[in-house]
Amino acid sequence: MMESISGDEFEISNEQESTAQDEKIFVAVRVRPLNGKEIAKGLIMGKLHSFSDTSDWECVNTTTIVFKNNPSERSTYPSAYTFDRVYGCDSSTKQVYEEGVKGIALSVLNGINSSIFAYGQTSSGKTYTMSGITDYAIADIYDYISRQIDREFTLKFSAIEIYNECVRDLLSHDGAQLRLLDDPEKGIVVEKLTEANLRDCNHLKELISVCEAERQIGETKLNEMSSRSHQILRLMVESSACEYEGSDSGRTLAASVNFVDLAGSERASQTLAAGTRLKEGSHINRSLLTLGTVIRKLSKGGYSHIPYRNSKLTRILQNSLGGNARTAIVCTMSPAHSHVEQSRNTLLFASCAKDVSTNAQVNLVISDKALVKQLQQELARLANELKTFHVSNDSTSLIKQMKLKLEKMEKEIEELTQQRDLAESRLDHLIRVTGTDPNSLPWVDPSQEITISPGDSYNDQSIEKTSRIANNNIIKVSEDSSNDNRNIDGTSSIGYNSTSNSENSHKEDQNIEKKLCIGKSITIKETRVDDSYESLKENTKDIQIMVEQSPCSSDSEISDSEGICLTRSKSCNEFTMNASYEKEIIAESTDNNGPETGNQDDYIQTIPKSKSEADVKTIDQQNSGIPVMDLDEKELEQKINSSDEVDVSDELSRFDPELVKKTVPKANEFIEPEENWFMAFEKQRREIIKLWHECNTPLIHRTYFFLLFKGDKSDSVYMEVELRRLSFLKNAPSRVTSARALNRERIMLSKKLLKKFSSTQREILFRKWGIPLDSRQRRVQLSRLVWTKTNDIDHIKESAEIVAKLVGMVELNQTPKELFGLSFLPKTDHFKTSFCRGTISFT
Ligand SMILES: Nc1ncnc2c1ncn2[C@@H]1O[C@H](COP(=O)(O)OP(=O)(O)OP(=O)(O)O)[C@@H](O)[C@H]1O
Repeated sequence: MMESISGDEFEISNEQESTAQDEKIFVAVRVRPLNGKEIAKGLIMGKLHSFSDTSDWECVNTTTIVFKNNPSERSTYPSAYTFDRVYGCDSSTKQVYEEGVKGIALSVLNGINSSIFAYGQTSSGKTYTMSGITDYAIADIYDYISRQIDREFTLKFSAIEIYNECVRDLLSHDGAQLRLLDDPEKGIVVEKLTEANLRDCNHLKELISVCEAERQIGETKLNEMSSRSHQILRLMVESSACEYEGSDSGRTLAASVNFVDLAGSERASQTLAAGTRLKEGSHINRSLLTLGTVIRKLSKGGYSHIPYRNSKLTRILQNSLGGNARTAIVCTMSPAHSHVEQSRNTLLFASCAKDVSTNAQVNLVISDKALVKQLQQELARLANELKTFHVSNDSTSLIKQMKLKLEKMEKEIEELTQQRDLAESRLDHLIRVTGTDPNSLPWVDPSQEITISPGDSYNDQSIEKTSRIANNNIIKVSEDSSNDNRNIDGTSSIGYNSTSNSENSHKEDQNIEKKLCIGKSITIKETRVDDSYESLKENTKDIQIMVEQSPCSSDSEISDSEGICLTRSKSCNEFTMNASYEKEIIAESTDNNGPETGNQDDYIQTIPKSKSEADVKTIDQQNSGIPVMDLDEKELEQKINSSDEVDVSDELSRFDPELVKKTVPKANEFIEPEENWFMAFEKQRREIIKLWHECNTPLIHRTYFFLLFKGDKSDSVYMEVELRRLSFLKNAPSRVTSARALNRERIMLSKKLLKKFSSTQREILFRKWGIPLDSRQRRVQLSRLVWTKTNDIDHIKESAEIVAKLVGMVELNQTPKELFGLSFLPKTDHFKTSFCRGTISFT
């Protein structure tokens, strides 16, 4: 729970936070007084009509504004509009700030991002209102900070303007256009933006004056000092508890508050803008139109596409509008009759904004939580891999293979842990901000939660838990006899005998016999004193691989004379029997297809006989971290196709209820095998994972696919595409090799070609062709000429001859096109231009 920050004058309570989840954007409307011109106009009109005609709007109470004139228009437009607050002509900016905006602006002190906007037509009072609000907020923030003795604050300030769709740093004088970047953590960030470290309140005010001076301002008919750009001032506040005795050990709060003064919408007919002003006006209107569309779509809710990317403004404000920030919008308007249409538009915008809730935050939480879960699963998978090496028959390469694999996994785990931690911290923050109850979120399945602590990713209990099942996939190694336990049959053994972090009750099941069948079976028992990753690594260094042969005849074994032979130890059997397991599945290692079938992704799972809650719970705990789909295919198929009373949905439900809905038929419904998407999906999923390993697919790419791995049938096309892509990639190395050979051949030919000619000949030629005289570049260019003609080795020689002919016959009066019979364009600009213009001649 966030700590409450309270001061004498204000208090940001937990109550405010807890309502954040369903909080709407705070929308206020402020009507400015008629200005001199409008009054004058009114007076002129007043002679004809009445003075009051110039003021069309009236704030009837603190929340409602009504249109009071022109009955004929009432029929098509609403006459009354209600908002969180409305402020009439006589209200002060202080009032606007105090009654609503203040609470949101000062959220920043509680570590909650916030944004305050001013929106309205040109000359309606946006800058007037925003500058006042900014001043009051800054004063309050510094006042609050000065009274905190137990927290240290660091404040930073940055400022940008968006002028004609270009982002500029208002604290930098170079006027350079800045780029917007998508940061997975921070959202949209402005590249190379100055962030000034603030000394005190006066320093901040100084910088704000600099921004005012830097901002694009121009004169229009409606406003002598019209802002021609959108301005965003950002104040970043970071605080942590001071470290002194008895202090709350320094929780850091960091957030920022944006003060956004938008440029005003305008009509060229009213502003009489031309030239630069007109161009500015059209950019302003266009970006405000996008802002309006975004607000309208957000107000409708649902999952329709929100066109944030259609303007720089909406991209930058994305988080404030639909993300993780508290937001207040002050819509300013003129009461003058001459601006009635613009005022109506402003009120319509405000009405839409009123309906925009911060539900989007929950969506963010959902996606983040999903990401964390996926990363956890991936972590668990990697942890399993640590103990389930796929072993080739070549025992001498085993250790190398293991070491490499371990190193790779170590890196992957580290990377994943970092990613997960980042996602988790972001999620925590979002949950905190939105006040979302994590348990109420749809993805949360406590039985599948994995508790892998950061920095301890390969040595903790959770990994032990998940790896326990995977231990059935056996490393086929023998070992130095000094290091082992001898089995009764005299074969060497290395046992998994974890004594490090695991509970005593877990020890037994980690004692696993491992067997390798190479022609004949080899029984190896592995005794590992320390189950940690480090020790496993250590062991792999010391173990000397020896393959012993023994008949593969034990009852407890499921073996194959050609493939990998896997068995469970007695202790393991005992464990599973105690857990009332119906069957121990030895995955595909029993398949006759040889070692390939026993790949590392073939996790082994057990299915409980009893469906009592206790048993299911036990299994869930055991299976935590095993990817959701890792049911044994054959067993599942049997169950689905069998006509007995086995309720498959019951078995599946502990994995993924959504999936069960999709894959398991209603009672007595017959499943066509070919319609069994689940089976097909699971097969594809395994295939993809296998190919990922083979193609060394980067982890970041793999993580995108976890969403697909939920098993949604509509994702099948993506699965297929990925499969095809990977299959192609798998063969890519050979293509690359042949392409390289081809290139080498081409370069050699080019070199040879060059040697044939005298230096004078070459120079004439190169000058004519615009080929650089620098030797390296020249070679490249000439090679390129050869390449344009040739696509394979066989054609190179032929092509080289043509080039040679060309080079040798400088008097030849032919265009390159005629010579080569194709329209190649070497990339030298000069050559390209000359060629296109037909000015190259060889005479
Ligand atoms: N509530 C108010 N009370 C008194 N004067 C005001 C009020 N609001 C605005 N004004 C005056 O109206 C004029 C225009 O205001 P301002 O420049 O803030 O408008 P704007 O909406 O920012 O216009 P633009 O979009 O063209 O920049 C200024 O001279 C300002 O002092």
